[in-house]
Amino acid sequence: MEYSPGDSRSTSKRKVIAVVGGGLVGALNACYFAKRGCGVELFESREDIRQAKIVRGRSINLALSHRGRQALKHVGMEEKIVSKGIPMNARMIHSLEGKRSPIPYGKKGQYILSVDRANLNKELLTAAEEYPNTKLNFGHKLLDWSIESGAMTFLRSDGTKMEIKADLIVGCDGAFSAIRKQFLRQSRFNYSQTYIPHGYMELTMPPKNGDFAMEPNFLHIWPRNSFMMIALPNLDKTFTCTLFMPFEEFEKITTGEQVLEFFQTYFPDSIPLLGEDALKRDFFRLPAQAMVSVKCSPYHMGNKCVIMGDAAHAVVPFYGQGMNAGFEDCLVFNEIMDQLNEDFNAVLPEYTRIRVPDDHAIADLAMYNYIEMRAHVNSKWFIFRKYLDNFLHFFMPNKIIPLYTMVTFTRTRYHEAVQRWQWQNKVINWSLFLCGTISAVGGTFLLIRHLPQSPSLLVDQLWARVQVLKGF
Ligand SMILES: Cc1cc2nc3c(=O)[nH]c(=O)nc-3n(C[C@H](O)[C@H](O)[C@H](O)COP(=O)(O)OP(=O)(O)OC[C@H]3O[C@@H](n4cnc5c(N)ncnc54)[C@H](O)[C@@H]3O)c2cc1C
Ligand SMILES: NC(=O)C1=CN([C@@H]2O[C@H](COP(=O)(O)OP(=O)(O)OC[C@H]3O[C@@H](n4cnc5c(N)ncnc54)[C@H](OP(=O)(O)O)[C@@H]3O)[C@@H](O)[C@H]2O)C=CC1
Ligand SMILES: Nc1ccccc1C(=O)C[C@H](N)C(=O)O
Repeated sequence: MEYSPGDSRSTSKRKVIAVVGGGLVGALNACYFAKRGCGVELFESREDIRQAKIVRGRSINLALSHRGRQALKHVGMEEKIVSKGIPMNARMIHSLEGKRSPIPYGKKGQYILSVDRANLNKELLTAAEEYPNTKLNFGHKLLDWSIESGAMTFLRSDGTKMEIKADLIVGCDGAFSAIRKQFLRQSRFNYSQTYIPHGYMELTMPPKNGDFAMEPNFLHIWPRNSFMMIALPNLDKTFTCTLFMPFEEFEKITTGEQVLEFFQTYFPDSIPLLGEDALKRDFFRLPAQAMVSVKCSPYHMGNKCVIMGDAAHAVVPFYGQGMNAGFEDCLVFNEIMDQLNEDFNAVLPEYTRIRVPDDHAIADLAMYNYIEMRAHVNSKWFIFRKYLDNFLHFFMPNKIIPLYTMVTFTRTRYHEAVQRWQWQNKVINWSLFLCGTISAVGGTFLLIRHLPQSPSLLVDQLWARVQVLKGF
């Protein structure tokens, strides 16, 4: 089967777009292309998750923030998704002693949203399907495609193969993208992939007396320096707890008793909330999952193919930005399509030029945020700097903007946010250094001015003052 001008989804004017992958980014992209009137064919290797009893896949819930929301807004999906999200206003830090202290994400009214991954994916697929010019093909796994001809070969769930051509192939087939494999054969394609030595495991915290077991409007963190556990709330009043830890530490835990011992040592306050029996059982339900960071460039091949979402930039999950960046990819591509009159010869290279530095920046920031979440939040200096940054932002909202605010609550380009953060840090650290130096010099000067001639006199004077104070 081949779609070409004359086919029901392709007229001489209408371009046919093949979106490969019906995950979060593929489904949203289908809406974007359909909205501009293109004929859209979406191919997803799995069966339709809207009919599936069990939905497999990574992470039960996700943090949705400004970039993702803006991208959803453009296709009229923001309100629908936000209404089913749970606002998280702050990090809630759980100390080893069980003390809980919040660290706000931004100003009052600024929050990230915990949303259900499966529901989001289903809603986006339904939204895409509502466009008459879109067709969703489930159970179609891309095996191969040809850069020369643009022909794609799919394996269908009934075991048959089929070949398809389109005006543009949009690879949204995730971190292990089959579309990207062809890019690797091209000269001057840069690619790097890093598996971090840490894995993750999800555990469910059930409701307590019919309500959330902990404060719902927070992203809970148990930071233990070299590893951490986090928890995000769900609409059914459960929390999804995720333990991030080096694989070698996971491997040391082999029995239920060891699980309890580990939790008693590091997360004692979570045991009554997770339940001892459930903990001993669920810890071994699935092995710890790997996390990979993929950077590549360019994101396009000629005027035929472009990759977006995790296929172009899988990032480690610690900034809660992977999906948000993938959604912003769709928005940025759409903006460039408008600017360059849908001319793929111009749009694709421009998309690569604009987007690569930003996606590479968020990949690095995501690595950094793991250290911030598991270790820095334990440091008094970090907390002081957080409050100082927020204070300065309050008085100089356009001059000093905290990094987290730029990344999470604005559409400042990721790479510009990093540059600005580095500049702000220099200014703030130098100002603190100068203030410290001036106070030290001033203090010494005052001391010298009031200093008696000999050190023994100073001791006498101090002693006299102590006696006066004692009298009180
Ligand atoms: C633990 C964890 C927590 C996370 N938390 C957050 C968060 O809080 N906020 C956030 O913004 N991001 C988060 N992310 C990142 C987010 O999950 C990804 O960035 C997002 O899923 C990327 O969407 P995607 O559509 O590009 O890829 P995917 O969601 O992986 O979808 C790819 C789709 O392509 C299909 N496919 C694959 N191969 C083929 C093929 N050959 N043929 C046809 N179809 C194919 C797959 O079946 C899948 O449906 C998290 C990630 C992890 C691992
Ligand atoms: N940024 C990150 O850290 C990400 C991590 N992952 C990790 O990847 C794993 C699978 O992800 P998920 O989509 O949820 O589930 P699946 O196992 O269902 O994988 C989906 C697709 O990715 C392919 N795939 C899975 N693992 C690998 C691998 N190691 N190498 C090459 N291809 C692979 C599968 O191909 P086939 O069907 O042919 O086996 C399948 O087409 C999880 O462990 C997850 O943690 C995934 C994406 C992002
Ligand atoms: N969704 C996540 C999944 C895994 C790890 C972190 C997150 C976060 O969202 C972290 C949040 N942005 C934070 O900085 O506190």
